[in-house]
Amino acid sequence: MAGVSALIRALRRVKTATGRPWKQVFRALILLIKQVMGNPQVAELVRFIFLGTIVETGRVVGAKMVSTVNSFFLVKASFKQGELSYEWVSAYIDHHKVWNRSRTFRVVARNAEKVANRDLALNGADGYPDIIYEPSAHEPELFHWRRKHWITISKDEKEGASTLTLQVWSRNRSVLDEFVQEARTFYRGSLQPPPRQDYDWSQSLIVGHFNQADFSYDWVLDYLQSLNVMGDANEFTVSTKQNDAGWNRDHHEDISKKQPVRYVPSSNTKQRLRWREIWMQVEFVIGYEDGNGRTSGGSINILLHSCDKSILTQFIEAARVHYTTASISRVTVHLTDNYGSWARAVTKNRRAFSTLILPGGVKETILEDAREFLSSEEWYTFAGVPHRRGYLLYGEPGTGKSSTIHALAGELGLEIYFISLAAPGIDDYTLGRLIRDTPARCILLIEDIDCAFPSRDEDADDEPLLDAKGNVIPREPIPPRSQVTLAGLLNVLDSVASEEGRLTFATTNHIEQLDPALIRPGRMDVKVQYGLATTEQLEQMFDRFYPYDPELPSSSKNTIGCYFSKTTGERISAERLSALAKSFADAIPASRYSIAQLQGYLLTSKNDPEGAVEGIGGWIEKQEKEKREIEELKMKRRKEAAARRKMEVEREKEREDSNGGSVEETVDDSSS
Ligand SMILES: Nc1ncnc2c1ncn2[C@@H]1O[C@H](COP(=O)(O)OP(=O)(O)OP(=O)(O)O)[C@@H](O)[C@H]1O
Repeated sequence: MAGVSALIRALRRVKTATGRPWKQVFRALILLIKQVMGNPQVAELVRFIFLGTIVETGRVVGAKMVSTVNSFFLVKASFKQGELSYEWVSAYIDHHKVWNRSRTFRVVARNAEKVANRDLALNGADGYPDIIYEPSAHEPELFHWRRKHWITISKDEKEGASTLTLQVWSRNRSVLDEFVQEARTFYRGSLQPPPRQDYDWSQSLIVGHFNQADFSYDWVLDYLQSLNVMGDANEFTVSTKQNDAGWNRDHHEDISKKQPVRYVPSSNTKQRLRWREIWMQVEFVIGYEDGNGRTSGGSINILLHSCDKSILTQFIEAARVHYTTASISRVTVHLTDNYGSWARAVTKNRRAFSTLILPGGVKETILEDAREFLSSEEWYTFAGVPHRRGYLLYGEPGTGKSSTIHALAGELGLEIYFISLAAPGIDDYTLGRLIRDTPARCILLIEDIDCAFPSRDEDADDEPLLDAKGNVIPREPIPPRSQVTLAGLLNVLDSVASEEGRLTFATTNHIEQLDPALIRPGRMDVKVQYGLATTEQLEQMFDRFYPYDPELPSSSKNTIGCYFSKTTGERISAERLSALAKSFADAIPASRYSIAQLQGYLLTSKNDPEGAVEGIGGWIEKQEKEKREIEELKMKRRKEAAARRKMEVEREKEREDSNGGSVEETVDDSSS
């Protein structure tokens, strides 16, 4: 109202200014408008603006009505890529071929076998990547779900991530609930692998990390190998090192005839496999290689498409059981790396205890003792005695010390944890850590234990060396080859970690160099001497190399158990083989050669027992000649060393003689 009265006041002022009443001005204005509207072009323009206004208003009102109807009759949901729910719906609508009627595609090259919606693939079947039509952002598709509900599905792509939008034509949200529920169930039961993912996007799946330094890594690796997890892989590092953490791809291949090749999964390779109805993603992280060609620091990461923690427990248990069962025919040896940690384990075929050739009753005694020890934990606890047992196997090289421990491990079903005291990186600290990291009930094998102690120069002259005054000059001992000290070693053997049913085996070729504290009972309870082959052992060895198999037909040539005489061409009988064994043993001087040496000789006549006996004389001669030559060489070195020392002593004497006066002077000075 204030505005109208202001306008009247303004027109009155106009009247005053023009000298005419304001009504006349108004009439003049209408006249002017009529004249303008009389122009046809102007009239057309006004009509156009009027119509446009009506149409626009109609459109806005219509859109408003549609949106009102939409919100009234439609239920809308969106699914963002990166969410598990997106994968459910995406896999479900792919399965229902919703996009097949689409007109907008992105064409890519992929392996058709790995594509979810295979109808969108043009498979060349020639081993080359196939042509794949990938649905891209496009017009909404109408999906007649269960032939009952209409759902409009559209896909939008922004910054590389897609969003699926579903509009369910229903007043009720329950249709959407059912749809998503069904998509989830479909995805869960689908045999199509879920996409690889870098992390658990939902923060609710179960993830397990297995580090190479832990024993569970070996269980899991072994189990995954049996599940053929690499079946889906297409990225490998190929290795001919058989102890690498991969596997021979073709298990049926006769690898004995070829150089076997191992397929090691490339670092960060992610594989999917279905385990007990659950999809899991396996990621291999390859460690770094140390100076000895062993890898460490690797891991296996497993992401289970489940929120149930017990699935991970079940998986680990299945892996452990598989590993233990498979180990029955194998012996696992754990080795250390250069940093004093347990690196990867190697497995060897089990060595039958019967193949050990030792003087009567020795191996049986060791086995019996170890079995008794393992089964009497309660007694040890009751008596308050630490449950540990130490064995020292000592003697000449190649006499079967290591072989005994390997055969025993197989027989008792224990794993070997091998430590060489001379290995780089092994000192008191790392030794202690290694022992702490070994499981209960295992064999701890410390090889060449003598290298932790000073030794004497074997080439040195045996004659005592005298100084200028005729006193014996004590020989400088050679410093130990190991960084481990006696105190460190004793600590480890006495440690609490060694009281968990552990069998400690130590081997040495030089028992005389060991400190008595180390080999006293309680640390080394059983000491077994390994000597050079006796006549009894030689005969046993021959029998083991040339067994007689009465079951074999005489036609089977060059087979274990059936041999032919090179002179008569006849099959060699069991009696003749026994006689040959006796001749073989008699021909060799007792306690002169190691089993390893004779094994080397017998390997040269594998299927020829007569040849082995015939050739043994020549072999012994050769060995003796070599021994003599080595002895002569040693003698020569000793003499040279002795001459050098003599010269040094004489020079010293001369120096002292020439300085004689001044020495006395110095002595006098000091006394005054
Ligand atoms: N008593 C034995 N019984 C069966 N095989 C043996 C025996 N002694 C040696 N051998 C054979 O000789 C080879 C070397 O044996 P092994 O390594 O056990 O000897 P070692 O005493 O541990 O030697 P070193 O002291 O040098 O370590 C192996 O191939 C093994 O089969």
